[in-house]
Amino acid sequence: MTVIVLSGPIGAGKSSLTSILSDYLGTRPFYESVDDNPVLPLFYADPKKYAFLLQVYFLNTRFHSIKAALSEDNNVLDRSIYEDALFFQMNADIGRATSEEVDTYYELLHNMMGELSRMPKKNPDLLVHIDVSYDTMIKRIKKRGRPYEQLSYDSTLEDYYKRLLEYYKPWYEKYDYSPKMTIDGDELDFMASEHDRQIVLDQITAKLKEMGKLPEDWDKTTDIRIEA
Ligand SMILES: Nc1ncnc2c1ncn2[C@@H]1O[C@H](COP(=O)(O)OP(=O)(O)OP(=O)(O)O)[C@@H](O)[C@H]1O
Ligand SMILES: Nc1nc(=O)c2ncn([C@H]3C[C@H](O)[C@@H](CO)O3)c2[nH]1
Repeated sequence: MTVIVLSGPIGAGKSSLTSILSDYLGTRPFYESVDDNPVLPLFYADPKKYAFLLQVYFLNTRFHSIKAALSEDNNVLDRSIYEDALFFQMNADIGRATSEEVDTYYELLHNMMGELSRMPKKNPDLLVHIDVSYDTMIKRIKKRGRPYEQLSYDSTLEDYYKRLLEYYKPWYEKYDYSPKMTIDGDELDFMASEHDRQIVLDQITAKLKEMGKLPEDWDKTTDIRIEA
């Protein structure tokens, strides 16, 4: 039984890989709240006003998801609570939160992490990080087409996305809640290429086997077809 959390910048392919991986392993996916998120469009329209509210919204949904995932112990999560502070800290660093909001946020996060540390299963089993360059990130954001994420929507988005990428390297190096691994999201087109999809799945299952989370002879031969 495994809990896998995915991480990576906007448009890296986390939702897509969550779907592929949960199908492959026969586990339950948890998706980030995007289309049903009432605060996200408000945030992109006025980031300074809504950064704190959006973060509390995401933190709350991520807390629910990780608690359920750790209880069920058979899940894949598309972005998790472990990545939450990366976003908020970055927004705070560019002046989108007051010091009171920052203090309140970290107290809330600390309380929530304390709750998790008292659960029978305290941590995920594996973090799968999808690494992408700025160019790939922008290509995917365009392909997906959410209006408020497009560079043409707001001239400051280019700087926001570049800055976000810079925060991921130290975040990944510091992450120590579970074993971790990186997928090369620039090279491996796991949406369009079946060959690349199998490489990604092989990399993840090899890691799970190495950790003793899958039997050595585990072999899934099901044909997986994912809508791009
Ligand atoms: N490896 C890939 N190769 C080609 N296209 C991809 C790949 N991964 C994702 N895509 C496409 O890029 C877009 C973004 O993917 P997805 O929604 O999975 O990203 P995400 O990491 O979940 O984004 P977000 O952080 O915004 O939630 C989608 O249109 C998807 O089909
Ligand atoms: N400010 C902020 N904090 C978060 O924790 C966070 N998580 C995701 N997002 C934004 C990125 C994509 O546009 C969209 C989908 O990932 O939502 C966030 N924005």
